[in-house]
Amino acid sequence: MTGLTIRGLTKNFGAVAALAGVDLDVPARSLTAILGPSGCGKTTLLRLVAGFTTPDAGTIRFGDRLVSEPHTAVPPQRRRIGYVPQEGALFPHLRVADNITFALPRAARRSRDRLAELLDLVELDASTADRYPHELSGGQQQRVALARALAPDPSIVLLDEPFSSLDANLRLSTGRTVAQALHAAGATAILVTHDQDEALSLADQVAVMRAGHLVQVGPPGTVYATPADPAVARFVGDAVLLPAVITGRTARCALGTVTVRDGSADGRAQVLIRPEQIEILDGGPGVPATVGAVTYFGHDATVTMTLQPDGPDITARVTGTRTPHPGSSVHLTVNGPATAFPALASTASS
Ligand SMILES: Nc1ncnc2c1ncn2[C@@H]1O[C@H](COP(=O)(O)OP(=O)(O)OP(=O)(O)O)[C@@H](O)[C@H]1O
Repeated sequence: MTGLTIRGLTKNFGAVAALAGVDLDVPARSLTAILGPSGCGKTTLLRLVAGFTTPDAGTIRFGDRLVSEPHTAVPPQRRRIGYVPQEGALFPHLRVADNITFALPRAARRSRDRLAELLDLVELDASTADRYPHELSGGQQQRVALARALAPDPSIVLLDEPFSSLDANLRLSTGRTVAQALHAAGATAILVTHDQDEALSLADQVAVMRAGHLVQVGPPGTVYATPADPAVARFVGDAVLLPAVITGRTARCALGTVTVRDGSADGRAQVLIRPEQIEILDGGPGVPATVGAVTYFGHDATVTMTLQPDGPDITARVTGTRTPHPGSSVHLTVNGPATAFPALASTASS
């Protein structure tokens, strides 16, 4: 498999700038998630890589091979793309085996070895080969769709919100199986999603898209811990954002004196603290607060508290076995460093 290099990719639909100069490198044999809200340009990017449409400006290379620029475009069928759409991609009148081997040359279609290898790769039992799509669960159907996409050994695999029709549990387990199968096959893949949990848990690299721009590209842990700006911070997870004053490696804010990451500039700022960084203590050091709402999710819980004496409200995340009682008095401390952003205009001048 080859890597993918995108430079200055631009696509307008009338007055709408669907893509406004996108640069992206997808290393060979890795999975990149394009994460962004509805209408930000994710599908347009995928369609350009597939060759279903041509760019107004910019280039797309598969390895060293230029496949797309405004006046030259390799047609989709000659790009060796594997494509996994949202749902309903399987031929309902063909058995699983025939769906998977559909795009293979006739001789290869008869080989049960390749079929067995592909079923094994997507963790489907060999007995599913003779079933029809309607005899499979939604998650199994999506794994068949991936096996079909991988069958001809494509250069790049494109996955367009492939888990969005599955319920939460199935989404997670199918996502994991699909990511493992892509790694095992050594595939270079792009996964389009608006689901941050999916992007963070499955991808090697997350590319956050907003209004036709990629605003941050990096490993999941980096994007979560050090988002490019407050909007990315909120998009990839729950965020506590507080006005602060930074001096050296510490910031003073409503949650007391907290450590900030290296390189944060002195002066007024906004700090990002993730809810799981906030520790709730019965007493002792820390900022006093009164517990308000507790929302229990089983594995964990969120606790909204009002800092004393006069706010603001802060939401922390704790394990489901350690939830405080609403109305109780607690003290809060912050574990690990906060990430600093420039101060909001109103706090900068105050
Ligand atoms: N063929 C088209 N004609 C006109 N406008 C289009 C066309 N395709 C996309 N757009 C517009 O371009 C922008 C980006 O659309 P795109 O489908 O790429 O977004 P998206 O991030 O994939 O959204 P979603 O998650 O809802 O699928 C949107 O404003 C959309 O309305």
